[in-house]
Amino acid sequence: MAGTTNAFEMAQRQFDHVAELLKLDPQVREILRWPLREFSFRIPVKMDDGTIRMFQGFRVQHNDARGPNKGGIRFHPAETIDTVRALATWMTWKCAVVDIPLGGGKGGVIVDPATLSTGEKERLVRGWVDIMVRNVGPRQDVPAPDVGTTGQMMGWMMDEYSKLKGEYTPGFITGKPLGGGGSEGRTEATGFGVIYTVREAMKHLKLDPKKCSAAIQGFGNVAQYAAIGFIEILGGKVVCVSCWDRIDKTSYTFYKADGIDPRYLMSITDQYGTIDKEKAKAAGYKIEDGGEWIKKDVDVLIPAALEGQINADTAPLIRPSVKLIAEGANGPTTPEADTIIQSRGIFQVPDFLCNAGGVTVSYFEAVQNDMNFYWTKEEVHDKLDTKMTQAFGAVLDMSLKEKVNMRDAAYMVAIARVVKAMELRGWI
Ligand SMILES: NC(=O)C1=CN([C@@H]2O[C@H](COP(=O)(O)OP(=O)(O)OC[C@H]3O[C@@H](n4cnc5c(N)ncnc54)[C@H](O)[C@@H]3O)[C@@H](O)[C@H]2O)C=CC1
Ligand SMILES: O=C(O)CCC(=O)C(=O)O
Repeated sequence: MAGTTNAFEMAQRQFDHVAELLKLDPQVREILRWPLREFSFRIPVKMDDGTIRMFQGFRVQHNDARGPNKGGIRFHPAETIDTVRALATWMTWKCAVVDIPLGGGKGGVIVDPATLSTGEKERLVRGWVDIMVRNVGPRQDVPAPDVGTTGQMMGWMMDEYSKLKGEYTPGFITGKPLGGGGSEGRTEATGFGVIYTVREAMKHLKLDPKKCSAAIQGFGNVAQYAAIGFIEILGGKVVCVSCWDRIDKTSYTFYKADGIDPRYLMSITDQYGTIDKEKAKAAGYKIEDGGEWIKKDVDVLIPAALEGQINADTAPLIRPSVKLIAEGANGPTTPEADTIIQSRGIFQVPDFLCNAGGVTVSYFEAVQNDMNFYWTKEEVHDKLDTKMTQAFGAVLDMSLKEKVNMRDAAYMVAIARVVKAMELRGWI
């Protein structure tokens, strides 16, 4: 968690605020403020040098009233139970806002994956499954990738689960590689989903995407495809992306006034998301401090790295040119920054709506696994666009009807759906 903000306190504050607006029953609030189940465990891994190292792992299942818990597994050295709790809670709202029949879960391991060999990574993720096997599965809880985890890791985890169960079970996990039970379109799903919501927001704001520019924080899975989509789907210009440099242990912004080329930058990015500065410089990029992305004279900001990046210190740096913030990351904006942004009339597409494309295609992946019949990339993109556009429309309608901002409106849509499922199941 970046800065001093606690992500779970932030998730609870956001929820409490909307629960108050909705005059939600205090007992229902108490159910939804906390995860229903939490797992904290230690995973022994035999390292390449023969020693055994213990890794701290987590899985949090926030609410499964609408269906099996769903959500990624994050590998990060600063992972905490509270970050995982927050991310699991946001997954409940995310699945509800795009109206897919799933609940909210999230997992994590305290580790910097860049410090592990391929074999160590494989043994670590298999160990995670060995410990969690009784409490995950296609009808209980379906993991997926998040920061620091990859499609290949999902493939190993699916294999471990299938071996333990004695039957091929691809629907245990999503984000698997193509040819190994994965779905076409999952890799670009979150970034493209961000762009579909940006397109809808621009229609609402009467902005011409071809005349718009964007600054993006991050250059991992979400940021890369958000950058590609902003340029190739919308016809706009992206002036910068940023990344964490694992060698220098600091972040940098890669800026080009006439527009970056994300496909070129991807070709000079290593598997951990660090962009080669020398090659970028030679290709005309200005290498700036990691905090510079937010100070650009652009129309759109897309935070797509970690939580708490737009906070009381950084929100005042946002330029007057910015009309739209599309939250690719989970929890990138603190409540203090929300107040600043809203007082300036900047339109926000809130995280659990904006970045719901990933879990939506994960759901499509699980559906295809169940059918054992696979869709084309075009079919997946079309279905994703439909889902994201419908979800954006439902949240915008709520925002206009209730005269609330888009974050509160997204919570209102999502909470109503989860509460209804709890009522129908007789929980409340
Ligand atoms: N991958 C997915 O399908 C989804 C991811 N998300 C969220 O999107 C965000 C990004 O996730 P991914 O792209 O999957 O992760 P990733 O691991 O592929 O990329 C993370 C990126 O953030 C950069 N980064 C880390 N710290 C930074 C800093 N201080 N300044 C600038 N850049 C920094 C890294 O260099 C890397 O480029 C996270 O909040 C994640 O939870 C949300 C929905 C789905
Ligand atoms: O694809 C998924 O199931 C979950 C992705 C995820 O972890 C997220 O949306 O934050």
